[in-house]
Amino acid sequence: MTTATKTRTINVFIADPLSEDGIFPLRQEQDLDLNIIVDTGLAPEELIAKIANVDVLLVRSQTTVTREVIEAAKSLKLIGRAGVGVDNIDLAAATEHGIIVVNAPDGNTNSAAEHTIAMMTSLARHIPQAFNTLKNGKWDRKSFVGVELKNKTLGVVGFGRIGVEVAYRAKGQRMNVMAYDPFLTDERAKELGVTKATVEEICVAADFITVHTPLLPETRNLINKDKFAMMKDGVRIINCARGGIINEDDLYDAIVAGKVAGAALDVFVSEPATDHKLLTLPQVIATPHLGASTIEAQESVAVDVSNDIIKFYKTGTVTNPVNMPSIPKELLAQVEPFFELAEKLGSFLSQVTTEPVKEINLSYAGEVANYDVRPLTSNALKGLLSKNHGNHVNDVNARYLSERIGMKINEHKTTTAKGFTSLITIEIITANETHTVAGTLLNGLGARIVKVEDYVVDVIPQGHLLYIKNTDKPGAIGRVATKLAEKEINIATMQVGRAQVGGTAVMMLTVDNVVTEEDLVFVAQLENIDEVKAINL
Ligand SMILES: NC(=O)c1ccc[n+]([C@@H]2O[C@H](COP(=O)([O-])OP(=O)(O)OC[C@H]3O[C@@H](n4cnc5c(N)ncnc54)[C@H](O)[C@@H]3O)[C@@H](O)[C@H]2O)c1
Ligand SMILES: O=C(O)CC[C@@H](O)C(=O)O
Repeated sequence: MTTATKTRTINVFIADPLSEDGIFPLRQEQDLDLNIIVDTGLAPEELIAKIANVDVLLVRSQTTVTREVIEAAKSLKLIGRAGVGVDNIDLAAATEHGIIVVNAPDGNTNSAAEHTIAMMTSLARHIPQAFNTLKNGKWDRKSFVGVELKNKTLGVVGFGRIGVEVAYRAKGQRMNVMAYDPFLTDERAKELGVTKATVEEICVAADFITVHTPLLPETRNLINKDKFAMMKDGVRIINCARGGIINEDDLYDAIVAGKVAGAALDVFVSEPATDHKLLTLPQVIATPHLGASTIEAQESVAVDVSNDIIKFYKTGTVTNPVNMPSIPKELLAQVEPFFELAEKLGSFLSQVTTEPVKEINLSYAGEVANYDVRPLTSNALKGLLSKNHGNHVNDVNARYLSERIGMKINEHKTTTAKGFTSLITIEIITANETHTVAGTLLNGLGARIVKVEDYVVDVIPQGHLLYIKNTDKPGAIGRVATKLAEKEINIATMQVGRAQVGGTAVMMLTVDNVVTEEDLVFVAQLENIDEVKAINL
């Protein structure tokens, strides 16, 4: 990732209405030169026409960030989603283009949970319908007999941030709560006082069912006609998560058939949904995607994404990444010192082979093995791919690009680091070759390459290196030094290593100048020199 200072203008394009208080961190930022453009309600083609020089795109849920938008955005580095759901962003396209996507996962949890409870209560007591009747001058007390929530069973499908908050509040209404989430453990269910259940068990037992999953291929149509068939007659359905988790046609049929007594919907498959057949049913109450529409939530999500934009440009890291491994700050701090080493080892290997890498084995040994090493692997892959992809490869897309070219990536952890506190060893396998390099961080002394192939070395991974394989015979080192001197290439450091006397040996030289292809040929022609490679780190 990049870090920036005031020397460059960063164009931040706000495409959906955001809380002005929420973007205050951006407005008052002094160290970065932010050019904030607010231009909302654009049609896709209008956004495409304006996005070429945009560095940061900020959206809520109205703007759909399609592949076409991403491809037109030649300078785009970051997409900020002021909210949770990122189903309006083509994540695959963003990742492919190395664009980091961040969201604000916590800022609207309360508001969405409160809205869900408001919708459930309104549904149980027909509040919107009764209000409409009264507004139209009719005092009708017979048509709107409701049901109590107390002692009813609420089924919560998707027990993440909002699902849990809904459960807390429903328990306050003295409801029994059943919950399903693939990550819900028995202990957590017990701790929260809910009954862990499957979706089917919820369908069979619940009086009210509310969904709180993201919209994913696995959750699309999660509640469909088969599930409605299992439900109790008179069940009530709430969706304040995403349109499409509940199949809209099947819900319509289940209401018309009298199976479902009513539905409260904040979200629809296609929004805005002003002309939807579900809205023609008196049993359906709805709001226009208002779950997160509170002053508090809007300020909070906008502050969160604004802070992440600033953090990205100042430190190169973000707090809420969507298309990168999300690692808590404290844990990230443990692996950050190894980032550069991992990248340099990858870069080193990319320069010792000319063949495409089929497989990479990354071994993390010692202390580093206790950490989440995924970002280290990304950095190593970035280093490996940068020879061919230049600065198009970054932490976001390094793994994606590697997998796209069919590279097999294997990570291995072990506690024994052979005398080092931490050791990262990377092996690449091509059609005809295998190469290995290992590196460590020396306390107070920085990064070192400590092993190349089978040879022990001690080299600072920086600058111009010459990696020479020779036959271990007297004179080889002197001849190399003399030839380099002839070419006016100054040797800064030199390391030699060998596996056995008289066998193959290696020389690792750091030199002050770039070594040209022509110079390499001269060195390679020297007696007992088998192979010479210039490596720039
Ligand atoms: N209406 C609104 O304005 C509004 C506001 C905020 C969030 N949302 C939406 O609410 C939903 C929940 O948000 P959140 O912040 O709680 O997200 P979250 O990530 O904290 O929780 C989602 C949960 O769904 C679970 N899940 C994933 N696949 C599942 C499956 N197949 N079956 C059951 N559970 C599954 C996950 O394990 C996770 O625990 C999202 O769709 C989000 O976009 C809507
Ligand atoms: O932007 C909004 O108001 C909706 C946000 C909400 O759907 C979310 O997923 O966070």
